[in-house]
Amino acid sequence: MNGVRDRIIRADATIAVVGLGYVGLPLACHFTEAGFGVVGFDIDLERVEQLRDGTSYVEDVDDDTVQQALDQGFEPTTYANALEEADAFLVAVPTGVEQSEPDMSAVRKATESVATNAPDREVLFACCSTVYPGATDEVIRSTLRENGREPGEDTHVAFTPERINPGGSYDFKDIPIIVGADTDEEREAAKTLFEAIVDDTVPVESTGAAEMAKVLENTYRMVNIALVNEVAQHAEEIGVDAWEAIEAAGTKPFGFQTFYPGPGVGGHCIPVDPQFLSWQGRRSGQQLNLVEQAHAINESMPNHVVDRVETALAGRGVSLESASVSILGITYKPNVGDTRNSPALSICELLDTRGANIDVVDPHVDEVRVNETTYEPADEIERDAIADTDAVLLLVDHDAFDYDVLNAAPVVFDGQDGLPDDLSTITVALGDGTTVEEDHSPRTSPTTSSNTFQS
Ligand SMILES: NC(=O)c1ccc[n+]([C@@H]2O[C@H](COP(=O)([O-])OP(=O)(O)OC[C@H]3O[C@@H](n4cnc5c(N)ncnc54)[C@H](O)[C@@H]3O)[C@@H](O)[C@H]2O)c1
Ligand SMILES: CC(=O)N[C@@H]1[C@@H](OP(=O)(O)OP(=O)(O)OC[C@H]2O[C@@H](n3ccc(=O)[nH]c3=O)[C@H](O)[C@@H]2O)O[C@H](CO)[C@@H](O)[C@@H]1O
Repeated sequence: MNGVRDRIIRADATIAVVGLGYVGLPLACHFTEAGFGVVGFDIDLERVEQLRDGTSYVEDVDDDTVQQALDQGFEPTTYANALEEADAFLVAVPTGVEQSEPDMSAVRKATESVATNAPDREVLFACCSTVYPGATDEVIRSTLRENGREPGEDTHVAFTPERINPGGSYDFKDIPIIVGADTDEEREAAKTLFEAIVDDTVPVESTGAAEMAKVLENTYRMVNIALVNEVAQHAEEIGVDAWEAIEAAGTKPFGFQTFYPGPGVGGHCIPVDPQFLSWQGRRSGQQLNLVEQAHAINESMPNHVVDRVETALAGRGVSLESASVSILGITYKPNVGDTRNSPALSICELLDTRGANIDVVDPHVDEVRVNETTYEPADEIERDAIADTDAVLLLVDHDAFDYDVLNAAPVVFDGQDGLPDDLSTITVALGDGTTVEEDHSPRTSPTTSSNTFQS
């Protein structure tokens, strides 16, 4: 009865979470709360020190939760030899794409840390990071073997992709966790572990099936966002309001899920994970055209927005090169502070490169770099600053924004269908064929932005 699953059942298993970010930190706190001993291993000393001080750097985890976990024995560390005590290892390190190729380097390094420090007994290794289909075999199992572990023998291997949704409304325990493993014994061990923190697990017959399920979930989302982005661009051409059409289509009680156009697709998942799939397709000689085309459509949205703004400014006799533009929202989606792969940031970079003078408003971001300039975004939309611009771009519809002051703006570009209908100023909207009336009353020359400093 010394198998890892028995130790988990008796709740005297120690769990090591490798990678304490948006995914790993909540996992560590939930398993601590469930009564397990938890070691958190991260290579970022600053993050570990913050955690040891009871401070969270993850928006969805507050300081009290971290402190409570510490009080219950959670042990954040940068010392890999702390892994020697663990029975189950959960890897939640970054994965991404470099030049259209999956970057699994962190997963490989984390697996090496586990393999070279795990105790000489049966353990469980569960990967929670999102990887390309086949990576558990090609990266994880191979690295375990290279470092003296035997997958399926002394090391049970499972793929248990995280579905946490930052800023979302679902409780952690209500989101089922897929549990993929190649043998019943491995699958049961992983199932037993995760059923300590979520209400439902979804066992599948292989790690490959779980990898594909995870990538499919996010590819489905990316492709459907691309569909409405393409429809939005066409709606502009034919003078139809795409938002109205989408809302109307959304009344169909079956067979349609509502997605919305936007300035592009950002974050660490949706623009990234589908590229794992298209890379895998190209590698196996079967190009996934739909996935690749959809990604290209989403990637084209920042340029499309800049083109629309340039046309709107030209309608008022202002060139983009000399324009003063205020950006509302710089994160990748509303009500989060994350700017990873943010389309709004791409739009700022394009405007800056074209010579426009930009300033940024975002209550969720303290500092952001646009090309060579670092900005400290204003927390709220200021009337005087708005009145002094040639155009205002709503790119991220944060709940905290108060749009009433936008009546002072000469032109507002609405990239999120977030503006009130009674706004008295000229509004140009993504997905709506409206154009700016010819109006050559040129604006006064823009002043220097109030919230920037040279790097
Ligand atoms: N953030 C989300 O909402 C989310 C949701 C689902 C899945 N995922 C996936 O989960 C994985 C982790 O994402 P995240 O958002 O938590 O990343 P993150 O960047 O927030 O955190 C990753 C942490 O891992 C640490 N790290 C990197 N290499 C390491 C190593 N070799 N050993 C130990 N620690 C290491 C980093 O210092 C960092 O603290 C990614 O594959 C991501 O695609 C993320
Ligand atoms: C566990 C996990 O992997 N979770 C993911 C996470 O994904 P995420 O945090 O990256 O957030 P998303 O909401 O997908 O946004 C991504 C980008 O797409 C833009 N967008 C979105 C919807 C739309 O209709 N039109 C758009 O243009 C948006 O602005 C942003 O830039 O949560 C989603 C549930 O929220 C999950 O489904 C998804 O699996």
